[in-house]
Amino acid sequence: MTSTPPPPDRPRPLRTAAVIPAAGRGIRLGPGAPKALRALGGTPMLIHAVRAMAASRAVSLVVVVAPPDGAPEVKHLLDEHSLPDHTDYLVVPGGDTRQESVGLGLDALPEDVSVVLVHDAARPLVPVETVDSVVGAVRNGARAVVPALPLADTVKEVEPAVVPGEPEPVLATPVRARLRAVQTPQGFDRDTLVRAHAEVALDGEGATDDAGMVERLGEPVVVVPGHEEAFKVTRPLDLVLAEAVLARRRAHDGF
Ligand SMILES: Nc1ccn([C@@H]2O[C@H](COP(=O)(O)OP(=O)(O)OP(=O)(O)O)[C@@H](O)[C@H]2O)c(=O)n1
Ligand SMILES: C[C@](O)(CO)[C@H](O)COP(=O)(O)O
Repeated sequence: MTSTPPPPDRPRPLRTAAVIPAAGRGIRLGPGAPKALRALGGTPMLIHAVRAMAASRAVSLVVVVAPPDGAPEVKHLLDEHSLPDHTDYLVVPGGDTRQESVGLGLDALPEDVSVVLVHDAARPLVPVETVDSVVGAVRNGARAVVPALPLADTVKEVEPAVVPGEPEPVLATPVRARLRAVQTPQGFDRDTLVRAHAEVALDGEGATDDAGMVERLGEPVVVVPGHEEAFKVTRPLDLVLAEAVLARRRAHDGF
């Protein structure tokens, strides 16, 4: 018996993958292992971030971008921790900058992926509702989606001091109500993100976020509400806060 061929105009399936850049050193966190491998509640931060992506039913593949010499260790970590089995996992070695690491993760995506999330390993506690709302906005047609929060502080633009610690002249005070602090996962139509990584040249330390690269193409980027618990673990105090948030969750969920 012959099988019926698929209709020729069938739309490309909307398979969603998450790329997790985890190749950074974590210099601002202080001495120790690469930040993504440091423990939060006894479990590596990276494992929390992988679980946060895989918690979304929409995400069927997670690509972890490991420290350049740490891919075997990261593969081992993924094998020894329980992870949802509706999701596939891949590990690739990263680069010298976040931009390079994300680019290496994108290179590893299989052809059938059309929606890509990029999520910092350093944001281990992002709730699944935030992940789902970013995916939903991309699936509804946005090419680039960023979760973000209004700022609590007033922000000044300054002329950076040449000598650290010297007073810095203030140039401007942007209207706070128009500012947002952006988080991850940032979500993209795959072709748009791949084009941004191909066309935006690596300059110095590289772009600090992927949506900024899409903006430089002249493509629209939209913001959806972020979440307080999606904060980035950057400095030692952030780790104290992350431990407290995790402890509160565990007490609430009873595990
Ligand atoms: N070469 C790099 C640099 C950063 N990252 C990742 O990008 C995310 C956001 O970066 P950041 O928080 O700045 O991490 P680090 O670069 O590790 O921090 P630091 O600047 O303090 O060293 C992290 O998950 C980090 O692992 C990466 O994959 N490859
Ligand atoms: C992508 C990001 O998390 C958005 O806030 C942030 O720009 C990463 O910056 P970092 O200095 O490389 O952590």
